[in-house]
Amino acid sequence: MRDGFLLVLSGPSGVGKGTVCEALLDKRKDIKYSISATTRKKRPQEKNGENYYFLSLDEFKDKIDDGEFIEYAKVHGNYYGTPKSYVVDKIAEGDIVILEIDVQGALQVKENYPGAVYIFLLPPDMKELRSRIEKRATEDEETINLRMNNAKNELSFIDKYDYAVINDEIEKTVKKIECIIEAEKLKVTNIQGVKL
Ligand SMILES: Nc1nc2c(ncn2[C@@H]2O[C@H](COP(=O)(O)OP(=O)(O)O)[C@@H](O)[C@H]2O)c(=O)[nH]1
Ligand SMILES: Nc1ncnc2c1ncn2[C@@H]1O[C@H](COP(=O)(O)OP(=O)(O)O)[C@@H](O)[C@H]1O
Repeated sequence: MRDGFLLVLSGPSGVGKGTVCEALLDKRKDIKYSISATTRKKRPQEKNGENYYFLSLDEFKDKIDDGEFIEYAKVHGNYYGTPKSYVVDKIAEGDIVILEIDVQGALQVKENYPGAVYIFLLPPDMKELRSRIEKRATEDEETINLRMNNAKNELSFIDKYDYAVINDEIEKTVKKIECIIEAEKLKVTNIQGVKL
């Protein structure tokens, strides 16, 4: 069967990436979440080392120089990056590792990690997207507007992804992503050591 692989999940701010990841992780032991590093300010309910590794700009730049990220990008004015060691270890152990990253990061992964699976999460419509960001109540009006503007640009990269999933109801979304995982495991190009 297929070894571990990377599952890249992107989508505009507020579409539900974090919520979907949490539900997937609760349901399946073979999925691991890659905790990113960021220079963004911690939200009150967030925990360092759980949601993100919150770093200063200098700390982040040192890690770039030391080659510690498999990809990094500036998103909505802050730096975000995926630490390399965790991802490499977990894939070697046969796990599926979710990277919840933006489109710029996804394109970098594509260059260096063939075999990753790319899923773009979509909102039912843009009005619902805004209402989800507002309901989460973690951003001020200016940040929400910046994220809504960036959403349009991010959506224009959808053709770089393998799958597009509309996040209407959370349970349905999780089921669809599990179906994608099962299909990916069965791809002929990924089957190893089949004995008949
Ligand atoms: N390239 C890259 N993007 C990331 C990484 N971690 C998070 N992001 C993206 O950064 C954006 C902002 O994330 P965040 O500040 O948590 O806001 P949210 O999307 O509203 O939850 C989202 O598009 C994330 O997918 C990372 O390690 N690398
Ligand atoms: N399918 C859904 N239907 C309704 N609300 C949702 C759904 N998925 C997520 N949400 C809500 O939308 C808000 C943004 O979700 P979140 O997971 O933080 O998005 P992201 O990580 O993409 O920025 C949260 O308040 C969350 O509870």
